[in-house]
Amino acid sequence: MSEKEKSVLRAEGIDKFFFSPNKNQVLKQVSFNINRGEFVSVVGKSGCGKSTLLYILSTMDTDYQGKLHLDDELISGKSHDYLAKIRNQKIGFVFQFHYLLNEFSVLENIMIPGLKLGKVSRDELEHRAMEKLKIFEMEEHALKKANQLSGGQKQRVAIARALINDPLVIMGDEPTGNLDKKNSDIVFNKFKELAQEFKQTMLIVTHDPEFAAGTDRIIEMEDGRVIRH
Ligand SMILES: Nc1ncnc2c1ncn2[C@@H]1O[C@H](COP(=O)(O)OP(=O)(O)OP(=O)(O)O)[C@@H](O)[C@H]1O
Repeated sequence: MSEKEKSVLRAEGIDKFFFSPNKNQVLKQVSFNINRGEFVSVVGKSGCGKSTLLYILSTMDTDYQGKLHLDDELISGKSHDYLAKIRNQKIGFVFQFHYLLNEFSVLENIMIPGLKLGKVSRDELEHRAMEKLKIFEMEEHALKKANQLSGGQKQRVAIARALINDPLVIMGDEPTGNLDKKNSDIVFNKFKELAQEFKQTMLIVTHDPEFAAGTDRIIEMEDGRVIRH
């Protein structure tokens, strides 16, 4: 099997129920596979289960039925501590809201997930954080506080932060959802560059049809089911 065909994320028959206010099955036999280097979007109407699915795929929600493999390892049923470790090592997150810490500099914000993982020295992390900032043409802003940036700049920093531990996969929940068209295009182009130049595997939930059309593959959901992948 070539590197490119290696599975990064594989879902097999995922079912998810909520029990409050009523019993409600929000994911129904969700199955798909994502290989190394693929840039995949997840689309579907509001309420079809996209965020619920992402929460499961990112190992944060463990209350589901079915099997989940990350990097060809079966991770369903593993302990919360083990999953937290795997998550820090292998998954980078980008959300609709950037969640940068305003009291820290841009550079420090990017370093935080690396400090948490504790695998490399602070100097090395700082060097890496600068490298990531360069990808996003943000190096001149390194020492600014996060609240001194525009919305689009903050989101670029949030993606740089997601890259600090060289994750196997980046998962995003509406990363352009809070941006105007111009900034949304800039952020999309950066995702595209990560896919093309760095072969970064990415799974991004989006409402934006233009964003989805620019990805390698679309997973479409309807009422808790995958109807295209
Ligand atoms: N904590 C919860 N308890 C009960 N029901 C929930 C909970 N979270 C989500 N749901 C329900 O699960 C279904 C799927 O929600 P989810 O947020 O995954 O949809 P979505 O496709 O991400 O929607 P959107 O595009 O609006 O973000 C919805 O019917 C929602 O009301």
